[in-house]
Amino acid sequence: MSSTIEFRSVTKRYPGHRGGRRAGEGALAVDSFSARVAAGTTTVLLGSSGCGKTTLLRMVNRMVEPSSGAVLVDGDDVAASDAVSLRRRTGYVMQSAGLLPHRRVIDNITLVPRLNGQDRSRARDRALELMDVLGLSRDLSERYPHQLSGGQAQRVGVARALAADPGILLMDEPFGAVDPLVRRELQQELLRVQRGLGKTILFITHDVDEALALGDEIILLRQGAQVAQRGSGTELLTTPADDFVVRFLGLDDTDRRLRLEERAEQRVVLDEAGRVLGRLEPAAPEPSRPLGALP
Ligand SMILES: Nc1ncnc2c1ncn2[C@@H]1O[C@H](COP(=O)(O)OP(=O)(O)OP(=O)(O)O)[C@@H](O)[C@H]1O
Repeated sequence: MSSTIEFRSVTKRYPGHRGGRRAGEGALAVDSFSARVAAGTTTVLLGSSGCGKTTLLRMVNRMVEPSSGAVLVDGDDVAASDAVSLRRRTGYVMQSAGLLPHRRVIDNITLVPRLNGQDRSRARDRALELMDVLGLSRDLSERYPHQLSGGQAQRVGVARALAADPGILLMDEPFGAVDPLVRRELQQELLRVQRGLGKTILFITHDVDEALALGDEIILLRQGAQVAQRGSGTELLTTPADDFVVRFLGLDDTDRRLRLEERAEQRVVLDEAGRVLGRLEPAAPEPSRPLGALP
């Protein structure tokens, strides 16, 4: 199950907010942003700090209400839906993992399914299976969040977000706080999981390499959530819209100098030293794991 998301000319003006591109007018965190996110795809909102990424993401589950415009999920205006049930149907992963500190890992993962009325043993079976899928040893299920590494905590955060089988997964810089090696591992894990599940993922990052690695589509934003360019990683790299895009992607950086190469039917992005930074076309899907089909 996956959902479409549509932003229809959404604008957000926070009370007292002074940043943004129209400082003289009281400033908008998000200024008339429109986009349609196709079901089952990963769309990355890429942009520097304060450009409005989190504000956009939180409009989807009504943690932020737009000042004007609308967000539609599967064609329905989220403003008309009950916020609590909407949030239970929408997975959300934050940079800090956001686990409940006094609950064991297993209880963190089963939290939303239990709130939705699922019985304990079914919720537990599904949680353990999700732990397998995310490369978490089942031994960790009885631990408390403070007994996990940063990477493990993020994996638990993703498992928890997936536990209620949501149509949408909102991910706000989920891998920003872990070291680069673990970050790559988590990205690979997410790609693998996504090939099996086909969720609609809205993923925030300010990291170009992460966006190229994960995004079927990338929306590069300027301040006020103004779209600088939108397209696949290949499109952004090969036909950057303007100097801002060139600079943001580091295409003018002689130390970085990204290039594309065909390898094993995938287009991969390499840096100057030949390190693979990410893929640009999805690999052939693996046989789907029947996660959504647990009895
Ligand atoms: N609750 C709030 N009250 C007032 N201003 C806010 C509030 N939340 C965000 N802003 C402002 O709105 C703008 C957009 O913030 P937002 O958090 O959406 O950006 P972001 O792109 O996610 O940034 P970051 O990458 O740093 O998290 C910023 O200028 C921020 O200061």
